[in-house]
Amino acid sequence: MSQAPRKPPQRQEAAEPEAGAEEAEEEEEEEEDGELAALAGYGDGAESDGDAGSGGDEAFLDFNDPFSTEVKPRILLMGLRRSGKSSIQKVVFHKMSPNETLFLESTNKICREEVSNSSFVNFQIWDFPGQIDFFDPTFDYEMIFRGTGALIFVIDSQDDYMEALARLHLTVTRAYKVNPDINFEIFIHKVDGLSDDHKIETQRDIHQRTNDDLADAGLEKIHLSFYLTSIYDHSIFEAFSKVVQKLIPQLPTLENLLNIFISNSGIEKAFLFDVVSKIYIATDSTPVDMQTYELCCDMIDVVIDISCIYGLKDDGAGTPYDKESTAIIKLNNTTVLYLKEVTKFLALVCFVREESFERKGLIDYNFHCFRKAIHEVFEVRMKVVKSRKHQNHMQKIKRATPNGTPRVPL
Ligand SMILES: Nc1nc2c(ncn2[C@@H]2O[C@H](COP(=O)(O)OP(=O)(O)OP(=O)(O)O)[C@@H](O)[C@H]2O)c(=O)[nH]1
Repeated sequence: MSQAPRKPPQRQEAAEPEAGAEEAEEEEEEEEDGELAALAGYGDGAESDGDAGSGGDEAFLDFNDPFSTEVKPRILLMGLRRSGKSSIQKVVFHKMSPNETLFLESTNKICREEVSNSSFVNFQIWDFPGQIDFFDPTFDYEMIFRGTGALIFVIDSQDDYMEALARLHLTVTRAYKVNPDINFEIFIHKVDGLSDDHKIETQRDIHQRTNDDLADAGLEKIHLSFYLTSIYDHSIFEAFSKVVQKLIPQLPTLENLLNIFISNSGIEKAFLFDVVSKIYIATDSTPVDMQTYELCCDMIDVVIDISCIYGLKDDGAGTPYDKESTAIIKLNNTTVLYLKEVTKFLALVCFVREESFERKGLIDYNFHCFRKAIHEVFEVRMKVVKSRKHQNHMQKIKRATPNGTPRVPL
C-alpha cells in the first residue's frame, strides 16, 4: 500500500523571486485567452472511445456558471508565500510525493491548472503566488473573482498566522463583494507538525479570529469552512473532496443513487472516486471514516500501478483504467474491497462484508443499474449544457455591429 502516513522531513527554504502586479496582469490576460481556447478544444481531445456518457464531453461536470457559460468556474488557491499552495496542487493532481515538494520553487506567476481532460471533475485551479498583490489597482481582481466557484485560502499552521489572517480577511471581503456565491474554504495547513490538542486549539483560534473580524466589518453572513490539512496524509484529499462536492450540482442525486445501491446490495460503504485525483465526488449518507477513505485511495493506487505494469500492451498502448477495470481485495478482517469502473474517469469503491459478498451476482446486477443511472444523470446535464452553448452562439451571431446593423441577416 503506497499511501501510509509519512513523516514530514525538515523544511528547506527556496529562493523567492519577486513578481509585480503588472506581470500578473499580463499573465491574467493570457489566461483568459487560453481559457477560451481550451474551452473551444474541449471534448474533441483525447477522449474518443465513443462511449456516450463515459468520456470526454459526456462525462464531465460542468459546474454552475455564475459569470458566463463560456468561462468555467474556478477554484482559486490563495495564501501567503510558502504556505503550501503549489505543494497541494502537485500532490493532489500530479501524484507528486510529499517529500519532493521540498524542492518546489516559489511560484512567481499565476499558474492555472485545467482539471478537465484527464479527470472527471471539470474545474480550474488558479495557484496564486504568495507575494502577488492582486489588490493593486492595475490588477483586475474583479474579473478573477467573478468566475470563481470556490476560494481556498491556505494558512500555514506551523508559522505565525496573524499576517495570513489579515490577508484572508481582505481577500474574503473583496471577493464577497464581487461574487457573493463563492464558497470560502480555509485550509489550516501543515498540521502534521502539531499535536492533536494543538490542532484543535489552532482551529478554534483561527475560526474565532476570522469570524470576529467579519462580524466587526458587519459581514457575519459570510460563511467560512475550515479544514485541517497536510500533504503527508489523506487529509488534503478529503478536504479537496469536500470542496469539489460543493460545486457539483448533481450531488444530492448521486448520493441518493449510492444510498439506494448500498441498501439493496448489503454494502457497508461506497465512494464514487475521481480516479486521477482520488477525490471522492460522492458517497452514501453513512459517516465517512478516514481509515476507510485511506484504504479506498490505496486500492486505487494498487489497481492503477498494477495495470500500468501488466495491463498495457507491449508497445505501451492502451490506458491503465478502462471499461474492464475491476478489482477485488479481501482484507484479513472479513471485509472485501470491490472496485468497478463507472465512467472513463470514475470508479466505484465499496466496502462489503465477506458474507454479503457471497451474493456478488446481486451486487453486480445492482451495480449495472447504478452505472446506467449515473450515465443518465450526466446525459441530461450534457443536453442542458449543449442547448445553452447553442443559445449563446445564436445570441452572438445576432448581436448587432457598432453601427446597429446585424452581423448576419436575421
Ligand atoms: N510539514 C509540511 N510541509 C508542507 C506541507 N505542504 C507544503 N509544505 C512545505 O512548505 C513549503 C512551501 O510549499 P510551496 O507549495 O512551495 O508553497 P507556496 O504557497 O506555493 O509558496 P509560493 O509559491 O511562494 O507562494 C515546501 O517546502 C513544502 O514542502 C505540509 O502539509 N506539511
